[in-house]
Amino acid sequence: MKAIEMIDVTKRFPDASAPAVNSVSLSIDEGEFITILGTSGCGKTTLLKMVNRLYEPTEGTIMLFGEDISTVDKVVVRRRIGYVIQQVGLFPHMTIADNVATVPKLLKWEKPVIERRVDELLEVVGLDPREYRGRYPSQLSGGQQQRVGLARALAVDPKIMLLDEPFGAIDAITRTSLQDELLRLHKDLRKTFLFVTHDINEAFKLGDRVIVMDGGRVRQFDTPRNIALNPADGFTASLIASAREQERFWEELE
Ligand SMILES: Nc1ncnc2c1ncn2[C@@H]1O[C@H](COP(=O)(O)OP(=O)(O)OP(=O)(O)O)[C@@H](O)[C@H]1O
Repeated sequence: MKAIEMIDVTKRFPDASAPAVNSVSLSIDEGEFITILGTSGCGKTTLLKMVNRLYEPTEGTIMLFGEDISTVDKVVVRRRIGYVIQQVGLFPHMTIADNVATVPKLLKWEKPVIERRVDELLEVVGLDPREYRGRYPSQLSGGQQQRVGLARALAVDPKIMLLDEPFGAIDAITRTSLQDELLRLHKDLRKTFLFVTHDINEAFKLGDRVIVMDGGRVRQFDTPRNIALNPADGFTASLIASAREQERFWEELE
């Protein structure tokens, strides 16, 4: 089953000289972990935001599980999709439990069901519910807040998760452990993940397949191995070369 299909999708913002996303066609199978890699301004976030209808394509069609999303109510589309962003966006005056329960409450789930779900989700993201339920976001580290953001996005068990640079503002060590946990989570939950990053190491570590974007276009969409062995063009080759450059830097220090 195709989880996500894009057919000739273009997004033009008013007054912009070039489209932010330019004639993108791609298809993603259910359960894949897809990363979107590219430099600043290449259209990664715009592409992601069209999947949950935060932005509307200027041209083209997006299908989720075979359904054209332009025919589905925006709120319904959004509730079916988990969304995690770098700024987390937790409500500061609400406890962690209430933050995680935001959508289940909107959907008027029974209170005991919500309580159980909150505990289960906090466990899933590695936070002890007894310790963290009653805290406020300001009493958590950045990495812990990001875990809560993840738990909140998972609350109604969405089939698709969109993650926009979720670990962008997190230190290297915490980031590595969050990446490992996200891989474990993906393996356990078998949801379709679409994860935006500008970090090639992160993109290649996490992605079953990687979408390489430049100037609003998809330059290559393949497994990390195939991209590394056969970069499709000069841009992709230069991304790999820059990562290799880092490698050499470390080798020289040893
Ligand atoms: N709401 C908007 N109105 C007008 N132009 C926009 C808007 N959002 C994005 N753009 C433009 O579209 C292009 C793509 O932006 P986008 O945010 O998708 O890039 P990105 O690859 O996610 O970049 P970054 O990694 O820096 O977040 C940029 O040139 C940006 O200036």
